[in-house]
Amino acid sequence: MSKPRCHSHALRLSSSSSHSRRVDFCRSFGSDQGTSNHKLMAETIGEVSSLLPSADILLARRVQELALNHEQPAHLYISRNDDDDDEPRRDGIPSEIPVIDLSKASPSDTDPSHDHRQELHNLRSALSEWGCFQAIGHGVPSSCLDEARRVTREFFQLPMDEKKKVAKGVEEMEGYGADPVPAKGQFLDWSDRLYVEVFPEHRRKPEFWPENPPSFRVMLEDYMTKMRMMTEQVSRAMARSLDLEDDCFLDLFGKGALLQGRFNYYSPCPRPDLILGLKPHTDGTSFTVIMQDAEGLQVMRENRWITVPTKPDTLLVLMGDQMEIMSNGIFKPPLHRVLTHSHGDRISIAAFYSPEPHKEIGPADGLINEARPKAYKNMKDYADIHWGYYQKGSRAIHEAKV
Ligand SMILES: O=C(O)CCC(=O)C(=O)O
Ligand SMILES: [Fe+2]
Repeated sequence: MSKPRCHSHALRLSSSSSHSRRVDFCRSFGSDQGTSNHKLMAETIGEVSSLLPSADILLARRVQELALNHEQPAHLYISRNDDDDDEPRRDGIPSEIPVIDLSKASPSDTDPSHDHRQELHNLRSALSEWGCFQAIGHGVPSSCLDEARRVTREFFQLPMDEKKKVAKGVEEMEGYGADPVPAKGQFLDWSDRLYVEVFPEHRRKPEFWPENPPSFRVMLEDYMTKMRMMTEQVSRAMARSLDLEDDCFLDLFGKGALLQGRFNYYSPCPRPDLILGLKPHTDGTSFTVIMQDAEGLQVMRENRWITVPTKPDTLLVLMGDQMEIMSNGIFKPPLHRVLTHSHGDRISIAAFYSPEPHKEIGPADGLINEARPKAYKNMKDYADIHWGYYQKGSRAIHEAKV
């Protein structure tokens, strides 16, 4: 199988039964939350799992079809525990994802104003404490965001035969469908997606770019061009917030940095208490920009899941593992997941921004000193390593540590 590069990789955990999967799942993310109803259900499922359809069979069908036919979700979709939720709210722990005005944080002056310095300080704190922020002042016009939401929704509302014109093969990454079959015993996501490479242009595969709705390709080009401008703006602001040269990260990402689009569709789900739209994971990217049309995305902060609010002109910027490496551990990619809802569907668009394939990356020189020695190796193609671990259900970042 050709290895996909630099997309988001959900962490799914393999083991012999659903119950032990669940226990591993808790341990792996530092949670000691227990099991209850789910345990009973999962044990029952574990006992009969040899009789149940395997992941490759399940993945041959779209979740949207199951939902429209009101079918009961199969065992492998069950990944959530009803007491898998937030820890109780504790005083002094912030619960709102920081908002950063990129027009203020963006390097433009030679004589930085007080507002500019303050916003850079806020950016640095946001990325070291949360690993993400809600971006405003990003320069992407509302009309572009509205059009992207509208056309994406139109695509997913097309008849299945029409969507299947851009269908992927089971083991391929690009196209319409589900991610390739995960390792044995791993959970499946209650979502369908269209995944396409957009920049650099020579990587595009037009066979996966929908011709219907007729405005899809124009929207894709326009939206991702705006995303490219925004990722450069964010990269420069991040560098300046760390007192590095403005282009430091852009140079590390390389001229052939990748921008890939993932258009997610989360169908209504009969058991939101047991099933996730996307299981907890960190992205294998440098960073990811996410737009959503309804709530559902949550990021973990201090062992609590915090819901990302839906604000029409706000985009979530989320660090990926490769930014942890390049920032020498200052920026921390957050664990995130997507909930399902019993009523109503949800659309999101993730723009994955990653270093040029085969380019060596490592901590920026300016971030290595006596107080903070080099904590990550220089390495190439981290995304492939990330993918290998993802398929088996664990994080890869330890592979990068010195
Ligand atoms: O749907 C979302 O909001 C998040 C998507 C995501 O995390 C991903 O595609 O990696
Ligand atoms: Fe993600």
